[in-house]
Amino acid sequence: MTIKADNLVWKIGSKTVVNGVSFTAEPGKMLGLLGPNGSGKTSLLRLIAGLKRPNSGRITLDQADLGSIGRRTIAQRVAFIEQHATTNSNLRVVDVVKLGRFPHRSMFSGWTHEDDRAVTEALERTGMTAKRHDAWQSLSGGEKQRTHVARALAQSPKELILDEPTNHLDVQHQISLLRLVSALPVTSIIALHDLNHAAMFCDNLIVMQEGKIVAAGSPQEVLTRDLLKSVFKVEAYVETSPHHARPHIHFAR
Ligand SMILES: Nc1ncnc2c1ncn2[C@@H]1O[C@H](COP(=O)(O)OP(=O)(O)OP(=O)(O)O)[C@@H](O)[C@H]1O
Repeated sequence: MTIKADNLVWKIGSKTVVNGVSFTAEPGKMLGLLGPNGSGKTSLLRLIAGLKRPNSGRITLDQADLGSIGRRTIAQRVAFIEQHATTNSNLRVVDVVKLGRFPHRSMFSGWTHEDDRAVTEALERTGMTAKRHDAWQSLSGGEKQRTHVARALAQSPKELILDEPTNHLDVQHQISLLRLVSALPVTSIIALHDLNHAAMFCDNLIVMQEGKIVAAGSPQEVLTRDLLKSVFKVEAYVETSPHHARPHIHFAR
């Protein structure tokens, strides 16, 4: 079951930012969250990660109400990579990644082999091993982003929530990140702007517009010419790619 949202509403002042959102993120699958700027994607992800409380509605993790689960338990299983994540600038890359182990450690336990293994593997999977001793402030935007992903992987989460994680990444690293996340045995929810990348890598998609979910289903079901016009305001042609058999969008010039 993992993550389920039921009729979520979140308001700021008189503005309803998330308006009656329901969905289920299937275990082990990658759920893409699409929508134009300002449609409520980040706000929804922050609710799911437990950083904000909804005004009404319910989020459940394996059928337990998120509001009733302790913060430490949430931190042990849900990793969130925020859009504009910042980190204390005095740290080295490996120290940032080690922070991912924090929720798993108690006051009395020292650093374990398991912690070491998780950090080493996370650095390896994100291609950051060679830079593990570099200072955080010496990294490029894309390397910082990959370090944040490594920190989230080191956390060994059951659920991974990512807000536009391919921002700042060159095309090689965009593809390798999406390939990595789609192959992980975790439930992931990922906000993306690149619709072709979403079509290629996500198992299911939900599309938001003005705080509401306006489409949900497989990439084939969701990414139609009509939806691209009505929600994203673009003229486009959708074909099934002969290379990966997923939808491929050609935007009209
Ligand atoms: N803390 C806040 N105070 C005021 N308005 C907010 C706040 N957070 C979100 N909003 C408003 O809620 C709406 C949705 O914002 P949100 O960041 O969730 O959209 P988004 O779909 O993630 O956008 P983008 O694609 O540009 O990242 C926007 O109109 C935004 O201005």
